[in-house]
Amino acid sequence: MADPLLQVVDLFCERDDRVLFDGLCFSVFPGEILQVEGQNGSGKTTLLRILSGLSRHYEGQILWRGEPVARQVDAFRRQLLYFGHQPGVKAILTAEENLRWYAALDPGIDLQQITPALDAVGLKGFEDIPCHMLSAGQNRRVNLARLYLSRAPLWILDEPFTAIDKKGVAAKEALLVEHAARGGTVMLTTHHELDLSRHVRRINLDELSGTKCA
Ligand SMILES: Nc1ncnc2c1ncn2[C@@H]1O[C@H](COP(=O)(O)OP(=O)(O)OP(=O)(O)O)[C@@H](O)[C@H]1O
Repeated sequence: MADPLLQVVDLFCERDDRVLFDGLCFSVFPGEILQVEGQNGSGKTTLLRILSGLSRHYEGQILWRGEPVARQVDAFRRQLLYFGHQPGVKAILTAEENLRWYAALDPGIDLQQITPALDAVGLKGFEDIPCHMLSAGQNRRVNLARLYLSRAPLWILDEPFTAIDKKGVAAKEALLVEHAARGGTVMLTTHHELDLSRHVRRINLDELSGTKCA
């Protein structure tokens, strides 16, 4: 088996005097889609935010390609696409302007792919409309278009299918499977029943927490 891309070693997190997880250990490998499960409030979002470098409320180690993330923060961020709960788009900008803004942060992105990406998420004809005039699902689709542009190997996606209709979910599931087939890695949470179940490995925070690393 290939070396792990990401390793979580004895992770501990407490919020408001409540331990969310303790001794959390798992690894994620290239080509994997890993679904983080657990009941509401078990800490799925918290975990994904920690792994994305957005929260420091933890103890323990996170390794990226065998080295502590803390020692390679910038390099790690360049390898990561994070998709959080918020729509992640600027309301005043159009769909196309949002993607141009996103592309400006990553010189590896091909600007020629912006129009095809918007087409792929079903926003053909909506490219020039400010996002505050789009629906909730359309705003999520603008954000999801980043998946078609990103060259990052690690995608961390928190509830990526919220407010997306059935057809949109199917297209996005296919995209995740393609990313994994190319050797990319996906970590996601979702309360949706996934059609891509056979491609997914699951970890459950309620079960994993409290088990120390071997
Ligand atoms: N910024 C914060 N400050 C204090 N407590 C927080 C903060 N963010 C989350 N928590 C607490 O941490 C716990 C875990 O929240 P989290 O959002 O990670 O759960 P989750 O598993 O993603 O839940 P859900 O399935 O409902 O989305 C909750 O009890 C929440 O109240």
